[in-house]
Amino acid sequence: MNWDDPAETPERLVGGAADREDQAVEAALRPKDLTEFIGQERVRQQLDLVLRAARQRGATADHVLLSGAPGLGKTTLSMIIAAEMGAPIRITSGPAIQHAGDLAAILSSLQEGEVLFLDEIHRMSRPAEEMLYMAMEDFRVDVIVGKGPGATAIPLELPPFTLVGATTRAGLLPPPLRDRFGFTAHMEFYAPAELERVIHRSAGLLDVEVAAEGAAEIAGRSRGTPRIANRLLRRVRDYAQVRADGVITREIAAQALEVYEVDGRGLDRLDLAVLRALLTLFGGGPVGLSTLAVAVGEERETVEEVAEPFLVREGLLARTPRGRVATPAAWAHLGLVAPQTPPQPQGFGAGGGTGAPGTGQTGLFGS
Ligand SMILES: Nc1ncnc2c1ncn2[C@@H]1O[C@H](COP(=O)(O)OP(=O)(O)OP(=O)(O)O)[C@@H](O)[C@H]1O
Repeated sequence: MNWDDPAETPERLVGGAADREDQAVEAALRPKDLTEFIGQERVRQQLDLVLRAARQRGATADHVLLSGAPGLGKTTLSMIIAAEMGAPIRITSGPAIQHAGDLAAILSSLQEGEVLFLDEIHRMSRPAEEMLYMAMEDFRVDVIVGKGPGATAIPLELPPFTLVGATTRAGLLPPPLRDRFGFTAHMEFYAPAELERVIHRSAGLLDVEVAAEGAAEIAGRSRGTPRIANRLLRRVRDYAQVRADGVITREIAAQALEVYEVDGRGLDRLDLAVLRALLTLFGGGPVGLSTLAVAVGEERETVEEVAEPFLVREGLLARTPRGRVATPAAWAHLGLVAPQTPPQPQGFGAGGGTGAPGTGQTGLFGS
C-alpha cells in the first residue's frame, strides 16, 4: 500500500502529501505574500532580498531551488515569488515531463518574466533535464527535428523566465542542474509555535473559533508540517461542531484527535504499531526491518518509508547496522519500562528474518 497516495489512503491524517480534500481547500489557505508566510525566517529574508534586488534592477528573478519534505510550503512559496514579482505562474511537475518535447512546448509558450514552477524536479526524464540546463543558462533550447543522421537541431530563443524547482530530495539532483539555480533554500520542519500561528491564521480564514491551548494541542500533533496542521484543524473543527459548541479548546482538540488516532506527539496507528512491536515483541531490538514489517502486517517499504522517517526524526527509533533499535524515549512514550539487560538479537539481521519469536502476532495486531 502506498500510504502517501491519496487514492489509496484517504484516511492517513498525518501523511505529508496532499489528499483530495487538501487540494480542494489549500488554495484558500495559502499565504499570498512573504509577510503572510509564517516561519522559515532565514529563507524568507534571503528570498526577500533576491526578489527586491531583481525588482529594483527591473530584471527577472534568479532561478530558485526549494527543497524540503512535502507540505512545508514549497508550492506556496513559488506562488509568492510570482506574486512578489508581479509575474504569472505556470505549474507543472517532473513526472509530467517525460519527453524533452513536453518541456520545449512549455518553455516556448512562457511569457517574459513568467515563473515556471517545476515540482518534483528530481523526477524529470534525463533528456528533458539536459534541455533544461541550456534553457536555464542561456534562455535557449535546441529543438531536434527528425531522427537518426538526418536530425537537425533548431535553436529556439526563450524569453527570460524564473524557474522555481521543488524537490523533497535535493541530494538526488545532478550537480549540473543544482548549480544552475541562483538561490537554493532548504525548508525546515516548523516549530510548534509557528504551527500555532498557522492554525490561528487558517482558523480565521475558515471562520472557526480556536482557543490558544486548542491550537497548541493541534500544533503538537502536526509533525512540524503546516499541511498536516491545517488537515488536523479541519477534523477537529468537525468534532467540535458535532460533539460540542464549535469552539476548539484543548480538551476538544485532544478528544477529537484521539478519535482520529493521532497521539499527543503526532504518531498514528501505523507508527504506534511499529513502535509497540519493536518494544513488546523484540524487547526494543535490534530487529531486522523485514521481521518488524511482518510483525505489523505491513510491507517492508511501508515501514521503512512511511513510519520510520518520523520515528527516527522524533528520536524514538534508530537504524543501526544490526537492525532497528528503540531509544529510551520510545519506552517512555509508550509508558513501558525498558528491560534491564537488553535481550540478545535472535538471529534477525538487518536484511530480515522470519517472524516474531514465539509471541505470535494476533494479540497485538489481530484487529
Ligand atoms: N509558511 C506557511 N505559512 C502558512 N501556511 C503555510 C505555510 N507553508 C505551508 N502552508 C500551508 O500548507 C499547505 C501546504 O503547503 P504547500 O502546498 O505549499 O506545500 P508543498 O511543500 O508544496 O507540498 P508538496 O511538496 O506536497 O507539493 C498550504 O495550503 C498552505 O496553506
